[in-house]
Amino acid sequence: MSSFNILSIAGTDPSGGAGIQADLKAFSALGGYGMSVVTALVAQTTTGVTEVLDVPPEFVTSQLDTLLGDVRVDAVKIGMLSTTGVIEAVAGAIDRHGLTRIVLDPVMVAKSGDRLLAADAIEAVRSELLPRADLITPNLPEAADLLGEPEAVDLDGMRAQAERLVKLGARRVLLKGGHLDGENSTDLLVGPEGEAETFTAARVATDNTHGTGCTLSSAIAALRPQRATWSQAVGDAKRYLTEALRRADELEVGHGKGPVHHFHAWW
Ligand SMILES: Nc1ncnc2c1ncn2[C@@H]1O[C@H](COP(=O)(O)OP(=O)(O)O)[C@@H](O)[C@H]1O
Ligand SMILES: Cc1ncc(COP(=O)(O)OP(=O)(O)O)c(N)n1
Repeated sequence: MSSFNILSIAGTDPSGGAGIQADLKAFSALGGYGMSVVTALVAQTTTGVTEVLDVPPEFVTSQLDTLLGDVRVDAVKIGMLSTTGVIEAVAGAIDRHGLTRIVLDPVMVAKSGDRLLAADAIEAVRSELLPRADLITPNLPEAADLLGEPEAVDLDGMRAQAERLVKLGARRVLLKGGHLDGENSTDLLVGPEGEAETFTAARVATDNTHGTGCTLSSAIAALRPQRATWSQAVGDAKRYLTEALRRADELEVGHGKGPVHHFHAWW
């Protein structure tokens, strides 16, 4: 098979830096054929979110069943889900259609501080989606919220929390360390048997970090069908994201935290 269909289930970002728009750019940049199911319409840009319109769960189901009745999907990235009803709709579709290679970015709060997941929907992420995903990619605050604990402050703390997320039902956890300080930005992958691997890149000095999490999880989904293991897909996705951050200052988008540059990859 030489063509891979990658699906994003997520919310929108009219400024194109995060959400479905960023996901589709990353899929395309990395050789995937991008498709999308919208969960929430978000009025947002580089400076923050002004309003969210949730898509009714029945219509999320309708989009998924219509698409999956026709098209083979080779990998899925799940991002902003907004409500418990939407989470249940997505979990139902995963089971009905036997979706595999699922990357769950458990999006909760944007960098601007605006909520993208209702506080009462965190339990549904834990119970409905953690066990159905092949890989979850929380940042430090998201891992802490899923566990009901304070945020990790170093790599040892990250490892302990990633292991607890596996015990909670996640198959694999990529705990992202972008919110820590230091000259490097290190993410930690913990697998089903507790095996751990770190992915480190030199920290890029830029304010243009809008959409880093969306881009990384989408890059992993796009690359997974093209790589032999999750570890290889994560390593190449991290290299892509780091270069996208390095090139972010080439763009002139908005007055806040600008987007990373979804350049077309060299491989
Ligand atoms: N300034 C930076 N330089 C290099 N990598 C970064 C930088 N900021 C974040 N990252 C990387 O971007 C990805 C997303 O990180 P993080 O900020 O932790 O998550 P989120 O965007 O979901 O809040 C991770 O791979 C992290 O290591
Ligand atoms: C629709 C939508 N989904 C997710 C995010 C969060 O994106 P992320 O990659 O974590 O980047 P920031 O927005 O936090 O910079 C979003 N903003 N919108």
